[in-house]
Amino acid sequence: MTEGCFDRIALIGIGLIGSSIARDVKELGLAKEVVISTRSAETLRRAEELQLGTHYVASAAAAVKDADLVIVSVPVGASEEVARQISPNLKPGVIVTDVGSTKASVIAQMTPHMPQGVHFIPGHPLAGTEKSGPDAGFAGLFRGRWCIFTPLPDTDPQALDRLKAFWTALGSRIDEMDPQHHDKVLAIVSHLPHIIAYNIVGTADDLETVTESEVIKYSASGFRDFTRLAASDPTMWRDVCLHNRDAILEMLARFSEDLAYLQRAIRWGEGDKLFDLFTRTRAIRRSIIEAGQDVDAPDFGRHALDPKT
Ligand SMILES: NC(=O)C1=CN([C@@H]2O[C@H](COP(=O)(O)OP(=O)(O)OC[C@H]3O[C@@H](n4cnc5c(N)ncnc54)[C@H](O)[C@@H]3O)[C@@H](O)[C@H]2O)C=CC1
Ligand SMILES: O=C(O)C(=O)Cc1ccc(O)cc1
Repeated sequence: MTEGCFDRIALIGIGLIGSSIARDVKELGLAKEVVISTRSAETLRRAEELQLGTHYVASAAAAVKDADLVIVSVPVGASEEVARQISPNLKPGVIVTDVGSTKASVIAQMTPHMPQGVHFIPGHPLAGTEKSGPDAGFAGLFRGRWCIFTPLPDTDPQALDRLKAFWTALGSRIDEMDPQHHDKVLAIVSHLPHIIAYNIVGTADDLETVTESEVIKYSASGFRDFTRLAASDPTMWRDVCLHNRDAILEMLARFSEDLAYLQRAIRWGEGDKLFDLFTRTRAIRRSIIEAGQDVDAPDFGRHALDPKT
């Protein structure tokens, strides 16, 4: 079989991430059959209207029958429920993976339900938007973006290679990490920025002296960037906060300390402290751009599917 291809892929959850995977699989011809299941009948109907798969099934348990790759793309808090549902129908040798934004909790929720002979390999594509649902997905979302795997100690290397080949076919760059380390890294680079965005937009919304219409009318681009993140799916982000609690609280504590330092420097007119920090952070932005990690750059991901690069 061609690298990255499977006979039958089951997609459990068909929102932004699940439907983007479905679109890529269809466009790249990575599976003969794509069976889709999701919790709500309305979303399943929409997936069928959009022709995202080849089969549409109400129950997750029925969807995974005979599948050789199962991708769970649901809010992380629903991982155990899905694992429990699909467990009896997983065929020996099947690869089960997920796309959840937190890893230790998903592993704790799903591993106990994985029968012997099933290869459960947790994963996380670092690609997305503030939108949700099957209409929000698009082909090429994962191109040039990292996909991090957090394999378990007994993960079969061949199954891991097959899954890596699948994500490579989608254009992703592959990395591996310990789940706890993943959760710490993501707490600072993804979870905290979202929490800060929810908070600053909430603060603006609560102000008595500045009206909501003024916030909307005069919002500078910095504030607008926060509103994009703060428009992200409430269920997904509630679950991320509850399921990466310790790492997020650790990073929030550090953040609050550093904010207090900044607050003090502003109060006491310590311009040199402000200038030094702002100079240091400017260098981080430059490093991101130099490392080719600027996802807003017009040519970002251009080389991902080019075999010559
Ligand atoms: N949105 C983003 O930018 C990214 C999200 N992720 C992760 O991907 C996962 C899915 O996120 P999105 O696709 O953005 O969410 P979404 O809200 O667009 O889609 C979620 C899907 O899961 C289904 N679902 C919810 N509960 C379910 C259950 N108990 N059983 C079966 N289906 C259920 C919904 O019907 C929907 O089809 C989450 O774990 C999230 O942390 C990962 C990378 C980026
Ligand atoms: O929309 C954005 O800027 C994101 O950061 C998307 C995103 C959200 C959650 C993830 O686990 C990975 C990527």
